Amino acid sequence: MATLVLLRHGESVWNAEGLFTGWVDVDLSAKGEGEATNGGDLLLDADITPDVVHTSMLKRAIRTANIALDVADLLWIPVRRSWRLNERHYGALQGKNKAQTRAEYGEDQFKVWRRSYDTPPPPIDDKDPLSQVNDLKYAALPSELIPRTECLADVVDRMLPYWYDAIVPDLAAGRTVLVAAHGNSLRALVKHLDDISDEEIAELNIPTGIPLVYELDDDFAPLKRGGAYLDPEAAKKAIEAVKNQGAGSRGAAAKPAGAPKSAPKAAPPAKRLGRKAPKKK
Ligand SMILES: O=C(O)[C@@H](CO)OP(=O)(O)O
Repeated sequence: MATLVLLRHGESVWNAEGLFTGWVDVDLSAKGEGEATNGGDLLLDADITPDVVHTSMLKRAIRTANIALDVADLLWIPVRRSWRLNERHYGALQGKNKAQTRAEYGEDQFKVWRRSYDTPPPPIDDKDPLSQVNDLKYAALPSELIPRTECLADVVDRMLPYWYDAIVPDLAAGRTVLVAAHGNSLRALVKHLDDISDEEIAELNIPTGIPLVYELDDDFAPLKRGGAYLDPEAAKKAIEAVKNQGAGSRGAAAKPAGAPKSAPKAAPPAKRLGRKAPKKK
């Protein structure tokens, strides 16, 4: 038996502003830092002691893990990070307001881009300031591996090698594993663990900052489908809030769904959102 703890990062600044985020490296909001602290408290209260932590390359997940582990006095445990745990790349939607996108393209298109299993949003241009092709974090990755857009099926494909090659060996060694990642990369992992169909996964949402604990059998399959949130009541409410993102007042006047050729341009970020890789000589 092995214990796996999944933790979605606390609320980010762009979650708070209702923007599609994807691979854009935005920080936690003050509320998100509080959620991460609460996540650490929940681990302590449940007497769960991770032996190792795996995070994405994005600071909202890294900082959530650090804050939660600090609360649990476990900052010292080994850490591994991988781009394979990153949030789904949201393509040309990165930086767009969710409610505005829903109003502009209609509920159906919005849902397809946000939650369909195999339809990615339009790709982001490499020259777009919100593209990650020149981000120092991914300088060691061949350019063709850096996504320009992704659907959830793409995330499953790039996440699973990390699950099998890095996380499962830790579980097999008897370690309690904490994975600090993102709404959609964790949806991809939960889809795999719980064997959820391509249709059903559209309805599954993961709340920020509430640890989700899976006890796994010797084949790394869950003893209980869906695992257990450490604060089930709070999780229920927060799941509903994630589901309803983009349904604000600005989303009310939806145009009929069409097949737009490209998504609207993003406003350039106010703050630097990723150190650039030096130009190759
Ligand atoms: O914007 C994003 O990157 C994700 C997670 O915050 O949003 P959504 O829940 O709409 O997939």
